[in-house]
Amino acid sequence: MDQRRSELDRNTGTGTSLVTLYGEFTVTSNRKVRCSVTLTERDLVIQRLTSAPVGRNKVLLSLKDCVGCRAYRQDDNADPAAYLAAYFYPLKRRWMSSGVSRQRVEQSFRLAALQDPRANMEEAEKWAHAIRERSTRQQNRRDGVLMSELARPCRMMVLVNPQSGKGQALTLYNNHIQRMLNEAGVIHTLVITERQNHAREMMREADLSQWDALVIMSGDGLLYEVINGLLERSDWEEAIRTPLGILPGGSGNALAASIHYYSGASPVSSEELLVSCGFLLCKGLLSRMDLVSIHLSSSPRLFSFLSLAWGFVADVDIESEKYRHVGAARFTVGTLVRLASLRVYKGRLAYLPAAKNHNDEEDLRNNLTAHCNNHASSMTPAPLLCRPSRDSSCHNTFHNSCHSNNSLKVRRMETTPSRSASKSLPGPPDSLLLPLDQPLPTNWVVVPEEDFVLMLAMYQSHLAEDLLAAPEATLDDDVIHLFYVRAGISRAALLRLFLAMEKGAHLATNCQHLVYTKVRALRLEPYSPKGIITVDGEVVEYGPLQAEVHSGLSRLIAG
Ligand SMILES: Nc1ncnc2c1ncn2[C@@H]1O[C@H](COP(=O)(O)OP(=O)(O)OP(=O)(O)O)[C@@H](O)[C@H]1O
Repeated sequence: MDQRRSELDRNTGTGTSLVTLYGEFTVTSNRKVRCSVTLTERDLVIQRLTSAPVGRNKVLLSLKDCVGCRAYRQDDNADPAAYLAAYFYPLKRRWMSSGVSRQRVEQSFRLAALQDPRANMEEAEKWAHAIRERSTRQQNRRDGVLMSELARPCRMMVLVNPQSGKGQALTLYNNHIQRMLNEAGVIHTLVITERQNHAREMMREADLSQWDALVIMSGDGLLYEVINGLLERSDWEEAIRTPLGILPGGSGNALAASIHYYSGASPVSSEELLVSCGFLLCKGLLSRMDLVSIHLSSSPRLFSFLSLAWGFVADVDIESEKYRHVGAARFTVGTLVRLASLRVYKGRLAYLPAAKNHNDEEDLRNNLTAHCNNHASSMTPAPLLCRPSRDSSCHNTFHNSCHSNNSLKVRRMETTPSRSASKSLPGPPDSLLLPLDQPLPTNWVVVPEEDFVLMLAMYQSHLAEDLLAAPEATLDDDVIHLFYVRAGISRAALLRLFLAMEKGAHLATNCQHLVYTKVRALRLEPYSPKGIITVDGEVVEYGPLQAEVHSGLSRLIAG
């Protein structure tokens, strides 16, 4: 057998990876087919024991792609055999396409070396345990925590909005997710949302000790409800630490597309995106996710995980609702329709630039007071522009007003309605914002233009499944990726921008009207009396608003 092991190692290319278990079993579907099964630290290698050449009869599956493994007996008491089933979702080339996507592979074996059913079952359980343990060890953890280390077995509440997207979320759950979660040994309860705000109300009241994770299968709107519901609780600090999961069931599915993108896999859509996100959910790697608090002029503060939009993007998002039957393509259709009636949105936009590193940030905070009475332009960092040389002029026209009070900290404590309001409202306090009706702090940049085509603040990479708006974004980079397009852009140039955005190439188009900068907070004061502002794709009160990023406030099961 030793000779066979080393031969296998050579043949499989596992090289130095240690053979930890070896056995010879029959395959479950055909008892006449025997195979040798080798478990190394990294792979499961299955080789049919026939006289045919080795390559054709050998399967090598990486344990990185394994979501679970189980040992079981069949109902037949006369059968002493135990069974072993392992579930993999490796990346495979798509039929007739150059892309790859995760596709399900099940390997199951019959173990009947002994007459004693218990002994066979013990052997099968030993294998199942070893496969599960090694596939957990193969996770590329970076800074993440594994769900399996927090809770075992893991209990998830899966919230499905049956109306989301094309109205197929429940079917998609039945066809893919239920099975995947069972394969991963995740105990889950399906909750079907009945109406708008149902999830939000549930989150306010839920006994969260019952759940190790809350999974949303819908568009982004349902997650928005869940996050805001959690942050409305008096125990919000604990509640918002509940691990969240996202499965695409809507037509936009921006967060689902973002976590797929962060996993490094090539772009996919529809059911392939669902399988990818289901895989990431089963693997259970937990990461922190930034949230952004948003103050509106009269509505209570709310929290956002994805985007804030005004102008063209917000209009397209809302106007394209009527095309949701075409799925993700609704944004393309909506963009074309809106382009025909392209308009200018008037308003004032200002932001607090993100410090390039931690020391810069300390300096920014420490120097707020010292700089307050200076001319503001002297301390304003330049935004990252598509054409930096051309746009550097905008900082000369900076027109912030300054407070005479020389301690910003004291001023905030005394006068910030948002802060005093947030004392009574749950959720973390905002440390960068002054009240909306007060002038901006001096270290903010005011955009000199007042005519815009759009303003888009992103905190994750994707605006929709096929719109990679902020390619540099990561889950918890503590940054708002702010884009705006100045008025004067032609329809053709704007269309080119959105077409390029499908691949995240819009920043490379050298569009002189597009500005991109990373910020920690922003304020928007639309001048036009009517319009649309969206937060995570949901319409919010139209009027002045401001926003601040809260680093890693929530936790998301992502890759
Ligand atoms: N059973 C239901 N009937 C009607 N609306 C519901 C139901 N359950 C949830 N909702 C509401 O539907 C709204 C839209 O949900 P969501 O954004 O998740 O899906 P979607 O709009 O189809 O997705 P996308 O934004 O990607 O197009 C949410 O505000 C949610 O409150």
